[in-house]
Amino acid sequence: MAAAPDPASADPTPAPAGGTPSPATPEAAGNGDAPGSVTADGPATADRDGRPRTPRAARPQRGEVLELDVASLAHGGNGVARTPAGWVVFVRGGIPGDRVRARVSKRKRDYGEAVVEEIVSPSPERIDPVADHPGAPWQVLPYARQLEIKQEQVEDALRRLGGHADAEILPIVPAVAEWRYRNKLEYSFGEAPDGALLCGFHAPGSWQRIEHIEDCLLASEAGNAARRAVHAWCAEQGLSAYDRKLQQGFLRNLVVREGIRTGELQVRIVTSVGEFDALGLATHLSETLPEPPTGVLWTQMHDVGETTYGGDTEIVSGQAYLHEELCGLRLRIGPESFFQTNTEMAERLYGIAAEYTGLQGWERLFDLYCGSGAVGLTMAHRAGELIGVEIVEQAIQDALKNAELNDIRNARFLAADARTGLPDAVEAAGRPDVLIVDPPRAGLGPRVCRRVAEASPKRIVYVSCNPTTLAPDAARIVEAGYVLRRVQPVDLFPQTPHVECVAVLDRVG
Ligand SMILES: C[S@@+](CC[C@H](N)C(=O)[O-])C[C@H]1O[C@@H](n2cnc3c(N)ncnc32)[C@H](O)[C@@H]1O
Repeated sequence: MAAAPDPASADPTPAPAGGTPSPATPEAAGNGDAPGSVTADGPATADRDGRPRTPRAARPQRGEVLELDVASLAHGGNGVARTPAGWVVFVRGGIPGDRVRARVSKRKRDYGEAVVEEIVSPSPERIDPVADHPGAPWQVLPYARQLEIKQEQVEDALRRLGGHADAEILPIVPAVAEWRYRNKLEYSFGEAPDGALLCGFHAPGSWQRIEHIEDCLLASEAGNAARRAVHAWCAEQGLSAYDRKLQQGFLRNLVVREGIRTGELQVRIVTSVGEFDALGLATHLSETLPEPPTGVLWTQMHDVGETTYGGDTEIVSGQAYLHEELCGLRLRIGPESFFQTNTEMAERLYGIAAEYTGLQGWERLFDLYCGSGAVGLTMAHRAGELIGVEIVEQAIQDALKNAELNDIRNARFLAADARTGLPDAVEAAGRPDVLIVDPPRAGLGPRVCRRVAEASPKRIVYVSCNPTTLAPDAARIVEAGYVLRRVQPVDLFPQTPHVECVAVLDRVG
């Protein structure tokens, strides 16, 4: 199946965190392959590049319901359809072959977005969903088909968006578990029309409406039990949910995090600033859960934005840290530090990255965007020395502790922005022989690509959670004197459109 006609080059779909998806906004949708120059509504105008543009009158209004045939899937996971006038519509909830009625939620000059309200006739590929779960939008496709589409999208991004005609793209590594694979879930509190307290996820496309969940099939049984116990206690106490429109109310989010291999479980409740019997909650959890949580934390947020980062966090009971085991290491993870949310598949991903480094034991290895050190530390024994760079101070503290916990003595870590920290690290430690990058979804961007090429490592291993930013980043690095050899897609997030890749770039000469 072909990917979208002109999918977003800067795919802004949220990171697969906690199943609170926000709308995909394919900024670069364009009308690149819009059919015909004359539409049903009159002659098409053209943009500056001469591409046909749908006239204003033929662009449906926000709130209008359209009947659409979904033709393909865009990067980021939404269906792609066209109105009779050729206007591209990204359809949330549609898969190729569906005929749907969908309400327009966004109207731009070159494209629109719509949310499915009714499936008029289903795609022959569509299967029944096993869970009512907004964080698992691709569960309506068989898992084998999800893998095929991810493979096609990686190839489309690399070949078409990045122009990497010769790079070897290997078949995707499937996930070990198709459900209950997440070690971290972020839930949101809300209120039902009858005033009942809800704890679940944002309804698709809504920043305001929360859908309650009883069994989150991406979380473990223990994680579900923890969420249910917190919800029951908060409801019993008569605590209010935060109203995102009025910006008032108390309970905002619940973060449940687990060390899948250590059996540790952390509960962090995120609220507005106010009074709360947090110790009462911790006691309730200890008394009712089969295993008491390793830590109960309370974060009070001053800002109005929907985020679980920042604010003032206090330890209500137990410890602030969680431990997980990976690639033979025991790792400490702070409440705000990044850690891959699929432990089993993170081990596979890091194993592939380690193999691709080709380390022989003497090299200076840089780990850029190192988080709490997970990637680099799993390879430190194969390198002469390891230098990690990461912007979150707490993650660097974790990385230092993780080196100590695992008796790794050849590692150093620097808390800095990659853009400025890389030249500083080169000055302090010398040029890297091998450099790993593992940036967020936005990728490296032109400036960091330049810095990476200036550092001139013999080999770059790029761990990416977004092929549409990997592709242009790799093109920039190639332009600076490297060759993109190989890309290995890995599926860490079944039932979702997200795909990880490990890419290898070698310096020419
Ligand atoms: C995808 S995570 C990878 C973390 C780590 N490699 C791991 O696997 O656990 C990306 C990391 O980049 C960090 N980060 C984001 N922007 C950064 C920047 N401008 N400079 C350095 N680090 C940054 C984030 O805090 C996060 O820890």
